Amino acid sequence: MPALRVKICGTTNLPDALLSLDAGADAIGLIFAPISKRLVSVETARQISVAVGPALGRVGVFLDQPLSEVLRTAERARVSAVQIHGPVSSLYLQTLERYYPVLRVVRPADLQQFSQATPGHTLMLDAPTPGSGKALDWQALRPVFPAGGWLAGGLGPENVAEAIRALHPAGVDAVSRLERSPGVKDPLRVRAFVQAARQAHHTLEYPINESYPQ
Ligand SMILES: O=C(O)c1ccccc1NCC(=O)[C@H](O)[C@H](O)COP(=O)(O)O
Repeated sequence: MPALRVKICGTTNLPDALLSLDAGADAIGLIFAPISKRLVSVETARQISVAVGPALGRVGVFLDQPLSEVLRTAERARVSAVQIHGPVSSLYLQTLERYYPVLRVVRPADLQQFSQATPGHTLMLDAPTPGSGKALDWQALRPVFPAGGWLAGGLGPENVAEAIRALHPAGVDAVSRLERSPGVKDPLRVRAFVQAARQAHHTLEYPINESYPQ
């Protein structure tokens, strides 16, 4: 069975990065979108990246930002992948994919434009407003959820198992429901989230449908 990837988004400081690592997460999200309440500076992100080293993936998160800014920030912050929100051109994505693995965020309403993830380009389904803690309708998504896709949107320790059982995502991502306040993690909830996700994944029987990648 393919391993489940667990990403803890909105990390703004080193202790929280180390918490995610210790909790068993695969990756953290470092948000560089200026509108975010979890904005991290490039310098802090770089210090986190260097400190955690290869043990933890660092995903640079961007929203409606020019390609040149994404590439420059990603390089300076030493991220290992990038996550792209908002409408971007194919050329933008193709260029980015030459440098970094890309998590391409899509909203349910836009899903019909994207059939499935491609190598170096993984789809992540999220609520229309990122970081809002709003859950998606997992049952409605069952027939259209992309093979190999990741899931975000209102996930937390209480509901991640149900979401995994409904959609068999390849990865899960969360922020709002794992915080004490924006940008500050709640250690118990981070640990409970990773544990609940891993447990639910272990009890799944694959394949959910014929389209899951082998
Ligand atoms: O979380 C933010 O503040 C944010 C702002 C701008 C762009 C992206 C942002 N978050 C990206 C994430 O990966 C979140 O984890 C994802 O949207 C799920 O958030 P939540 O529903 O709060 O768990």
